[in-house]
Amino acid sequence: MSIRTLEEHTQHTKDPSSLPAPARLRTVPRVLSVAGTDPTGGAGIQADLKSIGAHGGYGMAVVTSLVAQNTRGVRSVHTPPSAFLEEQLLAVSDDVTIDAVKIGMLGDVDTIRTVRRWLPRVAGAVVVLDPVMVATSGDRLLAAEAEDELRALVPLADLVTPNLAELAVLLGEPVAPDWDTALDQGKRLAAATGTSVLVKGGHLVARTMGDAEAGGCPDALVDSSGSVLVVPGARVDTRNTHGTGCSLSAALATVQARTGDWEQSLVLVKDWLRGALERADELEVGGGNGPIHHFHQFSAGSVQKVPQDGRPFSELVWELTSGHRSAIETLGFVRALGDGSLPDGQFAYYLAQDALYLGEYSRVLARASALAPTEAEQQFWAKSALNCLEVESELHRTWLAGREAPGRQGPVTKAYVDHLLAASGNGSYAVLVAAVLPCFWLYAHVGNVLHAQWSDAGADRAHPYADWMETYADPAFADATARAIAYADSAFEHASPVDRAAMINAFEASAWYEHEFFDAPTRPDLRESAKLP
Ligand SMILES: Nc1ncnc2c1ncn2[C@@H]1O[C@H](COP(=O)(O)OP(=O)(O)O)[C@@H](O)[C@H]1O
Ligand SMILES: Cc1ncc(COP(=O)(O)OP(=O)(O)O)c(N)n1
Repeated sequence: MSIRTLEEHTQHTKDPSSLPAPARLRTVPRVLSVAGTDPTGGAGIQADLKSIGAHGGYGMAVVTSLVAQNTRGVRSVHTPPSAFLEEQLLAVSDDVTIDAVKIGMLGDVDTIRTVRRWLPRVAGAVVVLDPVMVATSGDRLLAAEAEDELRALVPLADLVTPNLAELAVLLGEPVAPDWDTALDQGKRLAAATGTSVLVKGGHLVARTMGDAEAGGCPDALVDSSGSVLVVPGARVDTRNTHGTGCSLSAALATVQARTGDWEQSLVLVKDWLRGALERADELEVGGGNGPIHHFHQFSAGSVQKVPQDGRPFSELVWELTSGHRSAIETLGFVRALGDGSLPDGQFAYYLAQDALYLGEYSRVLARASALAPTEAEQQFWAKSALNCLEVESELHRTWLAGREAPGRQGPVTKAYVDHLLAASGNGSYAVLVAAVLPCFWLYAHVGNVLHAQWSDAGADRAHPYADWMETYADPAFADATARAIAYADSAFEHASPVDRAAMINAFEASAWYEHEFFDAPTRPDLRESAKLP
């Protein structure tokens, strides 16, 4: 087969402006990875295709370089003539409407120029550029003389996802020694190029993080106006991180093409990446830095967690989370709430966080209403969403009026809300209902336990938190909780094995966040980080 150049080819095709504009949002986006290879499947094109598939996209691939590498390092690189790269690119774009492009390893100047000339053909597609320069093993994947050319490509992308070393090279500066400097570099790169930058915390050690991120692994979306949106994440203790950057950027391109919302996309992808890192060690691939588990949520390990004994979902998860329940009941905050000795400052922090939480929870419930399979369920979740907003404004009108309260989400609130948003972006009604259920159920449970203790002790009206206990021990709330449980049970009954496993995970994670949420007010470090700067 002959290899035509882009210029020659142009004479044989329609004017690009006459091509139909790609659909901006697609349930199954068509995502093209333009990248190098990794025969062990952990990075490059192979990782991208898994990542795209794991996020519900249709994956396609154009190879820039063939890389003889494994989990221990790179042995050699073979780059086909750039005319052949053009031929591959055109073969795809002449035939397929591309919703998103992820660009990874480009290798040399010719390759970058070829991709650059081709990019206008996919105008309208989401473009994520992972400016691959050096592998974890330390091997170069971009010729030093190609750095300027790569820099010039950045303005053509919607999002660029450099790691700290790559961020430094793009700016021509030393590598950021801490998170604040990295954010500052991200802002300057975004301002200079007009392209949003994802600043990644993967290569920062804990001591270089600010208080709010200590011990974690945050990423931040920085746009050209200088706005910074930090998405926190837990740091997973594993050496199997090969290909995290490739996988993250391909996943982001896919989810963005489906949702059109960068923040939501990052929240969802980070949640997935955490699971992929947590389960990476199970794969046992190679003797070096092994790959992450792209399909952790579909794997036998997850599905095997679901008992096949026909028990309803509610029975299963109530048993699985009994540890969280007993821990919540013995928390200093909950005991002091019950006996009335809770300091007002801690209660005010808790209520202010609750109000911030409810505003977001309401959105997530509205999404459950949108996905609901029956009209009764649709109505129930919509009414619950409205009720949250009413409770939120009531909190501001009564308890929070005149109290000094934090103005922004504390780390636990943010992480909990992010988890719910990720469940809501997942697209499965069953998983979303499982994720929202602990907020009903554990509140009703704690409310009942404390209310019973208070009643047994004579129901003293002077108890400072009597109203709070009455709210959550209220029969109407118990009724709403029972309905939420019944809907979750029914969703579980009709769910696929994969969704059943995901439901259990979603419920367990929310129960864990409920536990942390009740504990947060007693922790001065967390209270401090929720104060407005
Ligand atoms: N140990 C870890 N635990 C959790 N997330 C991690 C870990 N290492 C990297 N990440 C995440 O993986 C993604 C890739 O980050 P990074 O390792 O900085 O990039 P690269 O793979 O390009 O070098 C980021 O979202 C980062 O936060
Ligand atoms: C072909 C190819 N592309 C990119 C990389 C680097 O991958 P990255 O996601 O940055 O992860 P590390 O492997 O460097 O952690 C690669 N190795 N090969």
